[in-house]
Amino acid sequence: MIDYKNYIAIDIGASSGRLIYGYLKSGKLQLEEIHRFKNGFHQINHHDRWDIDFLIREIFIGLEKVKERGVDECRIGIDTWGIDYVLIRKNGEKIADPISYRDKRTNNKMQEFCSKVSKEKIYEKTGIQFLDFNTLYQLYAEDKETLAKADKLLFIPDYIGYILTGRQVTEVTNASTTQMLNLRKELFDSELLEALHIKPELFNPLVDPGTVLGEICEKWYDQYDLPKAEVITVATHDTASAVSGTPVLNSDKDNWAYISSGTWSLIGRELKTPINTKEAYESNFTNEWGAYGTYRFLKNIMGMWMIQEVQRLFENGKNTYSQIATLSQDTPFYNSIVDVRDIRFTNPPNMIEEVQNACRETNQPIPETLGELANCIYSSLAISYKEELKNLEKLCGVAIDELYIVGGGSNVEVLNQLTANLARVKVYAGPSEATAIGNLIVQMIAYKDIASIKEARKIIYQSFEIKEYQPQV
Ligand SMILES: Nc1ncnc2c1ncn2[C@@H]1O[C@H](COP(=O)(O)OP(=O)(O)O)[C@@H](O)[C@H]1O
Ligand SMILES: C[C@H](O)[C@H](O)[C@@H](O)C(=O)COP(=O)(O)O
Ligand SMILES: [Mg+2]
Repeated sequence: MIDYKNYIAIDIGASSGRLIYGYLKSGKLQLEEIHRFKNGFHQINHHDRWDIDFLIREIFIGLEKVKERGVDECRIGIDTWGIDYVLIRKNGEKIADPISYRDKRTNNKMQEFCSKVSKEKIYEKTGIQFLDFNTLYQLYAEDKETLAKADKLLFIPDYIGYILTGRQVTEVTNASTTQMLNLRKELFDSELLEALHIKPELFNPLVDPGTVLGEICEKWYDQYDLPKAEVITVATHDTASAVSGTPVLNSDKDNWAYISSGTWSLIGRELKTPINTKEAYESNFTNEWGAYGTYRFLKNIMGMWMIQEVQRLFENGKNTYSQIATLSQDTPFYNSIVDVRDIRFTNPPNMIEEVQNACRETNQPIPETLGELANCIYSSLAISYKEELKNLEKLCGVAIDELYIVGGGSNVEVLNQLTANLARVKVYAGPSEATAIGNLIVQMIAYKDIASIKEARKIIYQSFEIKEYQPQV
């Protein structure tokens, strides 16, 4: 009998992965970080690829630590970044390591594909924003020989669930990030598949969050000392989990928005029905699917990726993110501004030079020190947040005065205050691990330890420190 009270969230973002042990105690959600590891892509066989075998090994190492912690039985949910996939042969083995969405292979492919199926038509069908690395364009760019060998395509969290349990599914929140799911038919759109010359059978059946995959395969217990565990799908797109884990007390009100602030800043609202109007298309907002039949009406902003790259390049990465945030305050904000939605920042050879070039091209002061670079990026992020909040209000016909910032970026206090001041909204910052928390609460709702998402968000609000920032003059 598996103990229904122990839950493990496996949350793997673009920059880091973590196993978080969660349980309810005296009405509060308790978290223990059991294992954390770095994530990132590397050039292998001419492409930027994720080391999926490394991630799987880290997951097993983490699960052994769960057992060492004294958790002999538990439930497990997996969430990761979206879009990317693993192709597997008929015998179930992967053909190659997954290629990162930041790889150059999709350069100009979106334009090529959209000459076959217009952007307007794609947006009318899917309601998904145009990012040149969407799965739709990755598959258009995919090596034809590789595709011919493929029996199934598994998105990253589905692939990890398959490795653990042997069961193959396609969870819908992550599938929606592909720009291939038809909003109305709730299936992979046949016309888009035809344009890709891809058979529908390449994909496994669509399932909702809360679908039990099964127990960890016996074979893994021969190699690792693991807890007895059952794996269940959650909102397996990490941003969908982050939104589920957002501590909004009254989600029925329409005055609130969120920013999932991690490697990316995803700014948006939780809707009951999608908005794929001409205006939404022109503003390039997306309708990714959320948990419980909701839609994540949001836009991607480059986010802390830019800070991560500057940190990596500056003085061989010796500065912590906390130190960088402090250094950023040494000079006045808004001295130099770049457009953090510009694709030039998606994966430049050198982010420091890219930011400096963007400032040079616009005759602005050139940021040189780590503090000046961070200042420029934080200032630019705050401006983009303000601008996209205004777009959100216009497209949704609402007035937003509450902004929930969750994820690692919610630790940047100066950015939280800049955002409150510029956007004239009250900012609620935290929890930093909202993605893992959203992962856990969907499991707990599935097993009826929590009655609903509304109750879950109340528990989250009461369980973690949520810092508030009022707009200052
Ligand atoms: N204490 C901190 N001070 C400043 N920034 C922080 C802090 N902790 C995390 N961050 C920021 O959050 C980012 C990581 O957020 P996270 O949600 O963990 O990302 P992901 O899930 O994409 O791996 C880092 O790149 C960093 O910029
Ligand atoms: C590019 C996609 O939008 C990507 O999946 C993004 O939504 C994402 O994964 C954000 O999660 P991070 O934790 O990596 O910021
Ligand atoms: Mg994340």
